[in-house]
Amino acid sequence: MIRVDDLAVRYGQVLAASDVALTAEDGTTLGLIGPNGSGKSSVLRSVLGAIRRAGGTVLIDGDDADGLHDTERAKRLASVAQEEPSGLPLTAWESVLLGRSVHVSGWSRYRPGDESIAEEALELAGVLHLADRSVDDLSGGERQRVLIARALAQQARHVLLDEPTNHLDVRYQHEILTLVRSLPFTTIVVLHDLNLAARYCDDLVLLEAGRVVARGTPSEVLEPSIIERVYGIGVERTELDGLPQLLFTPLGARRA
Ligand SMILES: Nc1ncnc2c1ncn2[C@@H]1O[C@H](COP(=O)(O)OP(=O)(O)OP(=O)(O)O)[C@@H](O)[C@H]1O
Repeated sequence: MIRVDDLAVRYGQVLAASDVALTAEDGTTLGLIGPNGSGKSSVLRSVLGAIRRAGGTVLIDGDDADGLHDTERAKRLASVAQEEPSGLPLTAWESVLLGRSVHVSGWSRYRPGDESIAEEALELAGVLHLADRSVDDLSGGERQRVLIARALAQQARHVLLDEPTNHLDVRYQHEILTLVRSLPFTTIVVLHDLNLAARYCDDLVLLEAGRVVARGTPSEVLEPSIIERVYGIGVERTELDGLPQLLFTPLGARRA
């Protein structure tokens, strides 16, 4: 379980997040949504420990994240961030094997067990056939899958994803989130697409100007009146497969 209380993030004079509280229960998917600049990435990155918090607490499986050594934190939390081609000459296999490095102590070499775990991870993410390809030569969707395989190889219980569907075509968007949801992770995912959030998240936290303005199930949070106010766009809500789905209209453009 990941629990955040009273989180504050500051960049100089900019207060990017304040009083943020959220809980991601084991095995569930929590979506962070909100307009551009509302603080989603800042919250995610502070849970990951990639940026310093200005205040608040982050508990990972009940333990204060500040008290966890980097290696212990990496054993519990994996990150799938937007990754452009890195320029490093890594194959998908090597990239996924890197996920094992948190389990290798000091100058030790990978063990045979690490290689079989990496292979299983590639298979589970559906990219074993890409093992020998250079990561930089893969498509955005293929690269995302390799990153998810690396998170699997890391054998962390929790995974944090920042806009994993960015740049992906509509089929890959659904494929990636279906894959993530099918894996036994506790997931916190930043999503811009509210309809994907509705379909693939158990719970949502809606941020506005660094503060939580709504939390709950997708049905509770994706209320047209809330979304219209926060995003400044006309919203009509419908349902697909029993889940809320939103249609958007520029304000003032509604037909009578
Ligand atoms: N490194 C930084 N230095 C200064 N200000 C920053 C920095 N990173 C983010 N900010 C500011 O903090 C606020 C929150 O940014 P953040 O990236 O967390 O929002 P976001 O919701 O993830 O945005 P987006 O949807 O556009 O990716 C914004 O006002 C942003 O300009």
